[in-house]
Amino acid sequence: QRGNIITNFFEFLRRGQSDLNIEHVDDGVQLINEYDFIVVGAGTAGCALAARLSENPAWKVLLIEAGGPENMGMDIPILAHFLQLTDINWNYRTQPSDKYCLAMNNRRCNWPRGKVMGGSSVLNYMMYTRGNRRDYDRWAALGNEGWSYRDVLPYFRKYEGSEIPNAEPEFVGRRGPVKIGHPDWRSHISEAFVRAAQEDGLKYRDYNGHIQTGVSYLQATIHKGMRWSSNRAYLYPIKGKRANLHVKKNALVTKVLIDPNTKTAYGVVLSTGGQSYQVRARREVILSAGAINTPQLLMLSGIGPAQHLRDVGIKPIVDLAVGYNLQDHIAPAVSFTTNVSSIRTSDYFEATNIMQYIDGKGLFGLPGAVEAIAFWDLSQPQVEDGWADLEMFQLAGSFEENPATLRAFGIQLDTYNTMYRNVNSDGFMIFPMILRPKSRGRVLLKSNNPFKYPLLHANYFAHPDDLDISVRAVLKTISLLDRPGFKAINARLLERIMPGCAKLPYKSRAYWECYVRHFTYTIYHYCGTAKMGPPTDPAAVVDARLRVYGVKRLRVVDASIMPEIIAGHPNGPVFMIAEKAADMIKQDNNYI
Ligand SMILES: Cc1cc2nc3c(=O)[nH]c(=O)nc-3n(C[C@H](O)[C@H](O)[C@H](O)COP(=O)(O)OP(=O)(O)OC[C@H]3O[C@@H](n4cnc5c(N)ncnc54)[C@H](O)[C@@H]3O)c2cc1C
Repeated sequence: QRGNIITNFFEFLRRGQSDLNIEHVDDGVQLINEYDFIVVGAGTAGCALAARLSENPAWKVLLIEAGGPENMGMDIPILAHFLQLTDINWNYRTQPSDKYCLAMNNRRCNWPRGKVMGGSSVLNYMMYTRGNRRDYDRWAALGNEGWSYRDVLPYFRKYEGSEIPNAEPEFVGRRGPVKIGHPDWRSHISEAFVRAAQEDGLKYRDYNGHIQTGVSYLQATIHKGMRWSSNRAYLYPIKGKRANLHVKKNALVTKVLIDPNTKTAYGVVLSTGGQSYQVRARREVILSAGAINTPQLLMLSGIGPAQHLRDVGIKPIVDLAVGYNLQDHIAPAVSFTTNVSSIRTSDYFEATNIMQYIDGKGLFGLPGAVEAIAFWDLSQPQVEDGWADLEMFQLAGSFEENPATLRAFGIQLDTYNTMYRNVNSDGFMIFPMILRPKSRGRVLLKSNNPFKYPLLHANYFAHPDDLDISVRAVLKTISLLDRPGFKAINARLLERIMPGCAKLPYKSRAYWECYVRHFTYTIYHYCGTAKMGPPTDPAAVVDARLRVYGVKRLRVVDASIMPEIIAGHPNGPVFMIAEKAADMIKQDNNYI
C-alpha cells in the first residue's frame, strides 16, 4: 500500500513536470511577419481551431493568447471556484442594475472569463452537455444553412472522447480529443437527488443522447480526476511537433488591421511586454476571443454600430449589430439541509482525499462539487422527449463550506452571513438554471482604449417571462422535497429570509421574485454578441460560414456566433462550432 502511494506520488510529480515542459515549448517563439492564419484567443474554440488548421503542414498558423500557461493546480476539479480568485480571470463585472444581482456588491454581477491557455475551459466547472437537438434545428430554421442537429452531430462526435458507459452508441463520440467522464466520487445527496427527480417523472438517461429531458449523474470534461481543457485536449498532443504552429502567450490583440478601401482584414496589432507589433495574415484573421472580447475587438477595429463607434472616437468601417444579442444563463440557487454528509471545508485538507487525488480518484475529481443534473420541460411536463427550459444541478456542499463563493460571486457580506452562515448542519444546494431566456443584453465600448474593459449590460429579466420561469423553477426545485428520495435524507429548505425581501410575505410569489432578483447567479454562458444569421437579418454579424459581413478574410469562431443560447452548458457546443469552422475554412481554402 505504502509502495503504491509513493509510486503514485512520483508519477503525479512526473506528469506535472511533463505538462509544464509542454506548456513552455513555445516560450521562445520568434514571430514571423506573415502567417496564413491568425487565430486570436486560445480558449475553447481557439485551441481546437489552431490545432485543426495546422494539420495542413503548408499553412503557417499563429495562435495568440492574452493569458499565460495552464498549470497543475488548475487541473483539480474540486478547486474550480478558487480559480476565479486568481489572475487567470479577466474579472469582468456587469453595469450596476436595480433589477438583478441585488445581493451582489454594488449591484453588479461578477462575470469571470478565462485569461489563460485554454481560456474559459480552464476556469469552467467542466459540466458537459450538448444542449437539445432542437436548439440547432432552430439555428438552421433562422436561416443558417448547415447548422441543423443532423448537420452538426458529426462534429460533436468528432471531438468527443467519451468514457460514459451508458452513452447512446449512435450519438456519442468515443475517439475524439476531448475526454468526457463521470466523476468517480458520489455523496448520498446525489443519489437522493437522482431518485427524487425520477420519482417526479424523469427517466435516468444519457442527456446527450437522442432525448435530453431526464436525470443523470454529471458528465464532465474530465479524465482520471483531471480537468480536460481545450489546451490539454488539442494542443498538448501536438506541442513541439508542428513547426507550422506558433503559439504566442501573454499578448493582447488590440486591433484587427483592415484595409478601409478594400475592406479586407490583413493582420492584427498585438501588445506584449510593453511593445506593440503588427503581424500579417495572408489568408484569414479568425477571432476566437470569446463573447465579450470578440465584440470588443471588432468594435475597436471599426466594425460595429456606426453611431456608437463614432461616440467613442472610432471611425466605422462596417456598420453591424456587434455587441447586441448578448445572452446568458442564470440560476437562483436554493439551499437545503440534510442528515447525510456533505462536503465540508475540512475535506479540502484531508490527507486521504489528497492521496486519492494523486491516484486520479476521489473527492477532488468532483467539478466544483457538482454531482448530478436534470432537465425538465416545464411547458410540457407530460412529454418524454421535451425541449428543456429548466435544468437543475445539485452540489454536494453549501456556500458556507466554500468561502471562495463569497468573493467569486461578489455577494454582499451581510447577505452572505444571513443566508449561508452558521447553519450547524450538513447542507447542499440546487441551482435551477433557466435554459431558454428571452432577455437580451449588450456589450458596448467604454472607450477606444483596448486596455479598458467594455461595458456589460446583462439585462436579465428584461423580458417578463424570464422572471416568471425563474420563480417557477425555484418552486419546482423546492417541490422535490416532497419526494421519498429527498425525505430519506431528511432534506429541508434552509429557511432564511433574504435581506431586502423581508417586507414581503415569506415564500409568497412576490418574495421569490425578490429572491431571484437578489440571487441572480450567472452560470457564465455569455454568448450571441456576433450573431450568425442570413443577410436578411439586420442583427446578424456573421454568415453561416462565420464570415463577418462586409469584411473579407475575417471570421468569428467562438460562443459569440450563437444566434440563440443552447439549452445546456456551452463549452461542448463551442468545440462543435470550432470543429465545423475548421472544416469550412479548409474547404474555402481548397484543403480537404
Ligand atoms: C467560471 C465559468 C464556469 C463555466 N462552467 C461551464 C461548465 O461547467 N460547462 C460548460 O459547458 N461551460 C461552462 N462555462 C462556459 C464555457 O467555458 C464557455 O462558454 C466557453 O469556454 C467559451 O469558449 P470561447 O472559445 O468562446 O471563449 P474562451 O474560452 O473564453 O476563450 C477566449 C480566449 O481569448 C483570449 N482573449 C480574449 N481577448 C483577447 C485578445 N484581445 N487578445 C488575445 N487573447 C484574447 C482569452 O484570454 C481567452 O483565453 C463556464 C465559464 C466560466 C467562465
